Amino acid sequence: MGENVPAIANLTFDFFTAARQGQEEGNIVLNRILNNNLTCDEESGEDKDKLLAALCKQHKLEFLRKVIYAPLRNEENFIGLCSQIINKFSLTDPGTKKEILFYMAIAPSAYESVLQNLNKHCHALREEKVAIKVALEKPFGLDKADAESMSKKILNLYSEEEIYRVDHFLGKPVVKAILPFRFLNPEIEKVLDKDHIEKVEIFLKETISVEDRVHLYNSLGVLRDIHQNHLTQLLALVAMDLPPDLRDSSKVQENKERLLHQIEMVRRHNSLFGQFSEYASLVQKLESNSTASDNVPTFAASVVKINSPRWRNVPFILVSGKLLDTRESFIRIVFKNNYVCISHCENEESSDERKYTKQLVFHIGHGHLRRPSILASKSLQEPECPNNFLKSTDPRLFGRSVIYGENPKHFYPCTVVRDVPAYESIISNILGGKQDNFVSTKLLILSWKVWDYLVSAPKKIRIYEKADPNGQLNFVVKESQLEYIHTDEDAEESLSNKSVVTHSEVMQDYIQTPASFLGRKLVTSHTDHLAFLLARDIDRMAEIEILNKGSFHIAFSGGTSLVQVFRMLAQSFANLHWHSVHVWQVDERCVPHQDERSNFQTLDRELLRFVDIPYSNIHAMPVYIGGRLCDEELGGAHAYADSLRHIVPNSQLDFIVLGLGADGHTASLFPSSSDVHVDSNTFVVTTTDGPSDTSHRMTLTLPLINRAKRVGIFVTGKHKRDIVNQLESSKSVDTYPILGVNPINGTVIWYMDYNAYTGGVNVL
Ligand SMILES: O=C1O[C@H](COP(=O)(O)O)[C@@H](O)[C@H](O)[C@H]1O
Repeated sequence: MGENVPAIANLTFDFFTAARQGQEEGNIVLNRILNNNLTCDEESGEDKDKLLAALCKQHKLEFLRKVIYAPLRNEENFIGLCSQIINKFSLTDPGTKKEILFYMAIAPSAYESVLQNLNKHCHALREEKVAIKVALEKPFGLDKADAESMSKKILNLYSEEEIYRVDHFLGKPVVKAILPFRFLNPEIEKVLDKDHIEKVEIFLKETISVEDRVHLYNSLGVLRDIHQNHLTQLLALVAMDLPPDLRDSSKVQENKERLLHQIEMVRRHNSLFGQFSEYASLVQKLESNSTASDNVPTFAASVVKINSPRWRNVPFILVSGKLLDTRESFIRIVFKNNYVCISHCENEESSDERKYTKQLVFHIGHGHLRRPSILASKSLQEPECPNNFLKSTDPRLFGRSVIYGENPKHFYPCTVVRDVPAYESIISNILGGKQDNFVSTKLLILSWKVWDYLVSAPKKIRIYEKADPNGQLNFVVKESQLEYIHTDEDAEESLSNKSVVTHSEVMQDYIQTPASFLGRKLVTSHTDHLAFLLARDIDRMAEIEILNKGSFHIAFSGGTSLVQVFRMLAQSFANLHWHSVHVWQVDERCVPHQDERSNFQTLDRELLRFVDIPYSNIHAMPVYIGGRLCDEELGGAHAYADSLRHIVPNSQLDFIVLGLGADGHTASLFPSSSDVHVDSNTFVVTTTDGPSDTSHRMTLTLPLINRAKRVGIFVTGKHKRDIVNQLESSKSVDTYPILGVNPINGTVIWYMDYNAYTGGVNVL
């Protein structure tokens, strides 16, 4: 078995297998192992391999002699299984090392109950001083929160050291050789950084479909199936800093963790999605009870950025898909090339290597190469090959071309000597306790952080034909953005003879009643959901604005209703690119920030402190200067207006969130106040008096509010029902300042909960 063969060969194994199936079905599966030649005869053809095949058969027989199958359906079954295991250990010599591996190749939804039962009924193993290991197969959660809660439950039963989360890619020979290769080749390692690297492609292309696992796949899609785990692990291995000693497992994990920390969360504009054209009908055929989710891509490409001095701005392009033209997985590191060829550029025999794309390719499997290999362009230094790899110039080792039609002649190859199957290596590593080849809880959560937003964000999905014959999935990378080369129309036309499934657009419609309010869009829902809808709209608009102009400017009112929206943004939208968000205030009471009436205090307590917003992007109203409150002489309102003019492009806020007072006021513009008619040139921000003498305030005025791109008015509670009614029958801005909200080139959306809109009767 793999690299630990000698150690493991000396161990004595017993195998207890268990599943929900009955005894007979279990025995049938075991017999199939003996009679299935696949794993033994794969390499037949040469005498040496025939010998291996015979050996393999012998191993299978030995395995079958030692294996016991028992159905595992209820607590009694667990008691029975555990007592058999404990008996076996009690019979072993006291001097022998005792170890048990519980290998869970089961649905993750069953982990908790199975592990609980094993922990409870096999507890005597701990008294017998048996070392326990638990191997788990992915998917480890459907999103970050799910992964966290799953891990917490498991860690209540078994310790971090006892858990081995398997990512089988980490068992593939080329993947295992990435760090040793980098370590052995300091001259190449030296140039793996932003100054020398143009881009890194990490690809896992497949030709298979999802027939045999459509049920699971329909809840995953390619992002959860491949990107969050396999591709992110590969990215970590090529981009992490090397520890001084590769044998130091904890240092390896630590450096990997640091790298994952530095990856920026992936968003929709960094990504492209596709779904093969038969996917929906396949789901319908095989899963009569479910329909294909609109949000399940079978192809995805994302550009991932690492925010570190070493890798800043280098695009890491992660791609995977089903039913593509070839099966191939590789990491291709492409070096910058500033060489310009003028003459004899087509001359293949030219010795000038500079004109070829300089690259380092970790060819993990399949494709045209006959064997998994590591290939370095000849224009790089000739590399040292890691253990289990040999330098080879034998052209038979290559297929037609290396990658993208590159000529094999231009590479130094390190070719694998023994292509150890990934699972063989994984099991050896569990038995050898090599923790750094597994996904620790920290690494799991960090890698989820990268993908958490994208997996559940609504996606625009392009339908593609099997093997993508017209290259409709080909794309270009523009900074942090990916764009299909063919337009959506082209892509649809090429599918026009097929039955095309329609897919949701990025901006889905609001969940709303058919009504509008005062001629503006109206969104109604229960209060919690309404807060979610407003927060989601803010998130969506922020993403678009940041994409278009690099920043998003939002102003929030004070008051208690918005607390729910702040909490929603903090809890569910913390992943928004807060670095590019500027937060302004619509109005503020003339009190110090420590005063509990301060709007800023609420905004900070409920939102700002929970998100990654730079201090310089927070624009609190200057109501307290030099110990004086809203002193006109100190010009706080003017200063705020100036900041807005200088910082907000065109003084146009992207989003303003207003409230509505039961008296019809909004911002701090109260009924009958002259402030509703201020001169737009002088008073875009002003100080004003509230309803009682003591409540002096600072507020944005209508000319500024009406420059905004979007205004959302958030109204909740039964006590607002009357004012909502009154607004429908009045046009007077003096009586109801809210009626002065009419953005010149922007939109207004009313967000009203059922209590405010109907007085408590649900609207269907
Ligand atoms: O884990 C998974 O990986 C396989 C691809 O692995 P390979 O070793 O055959 O390259 C993929 O087909 C499957 O969807 C995914 O769950």
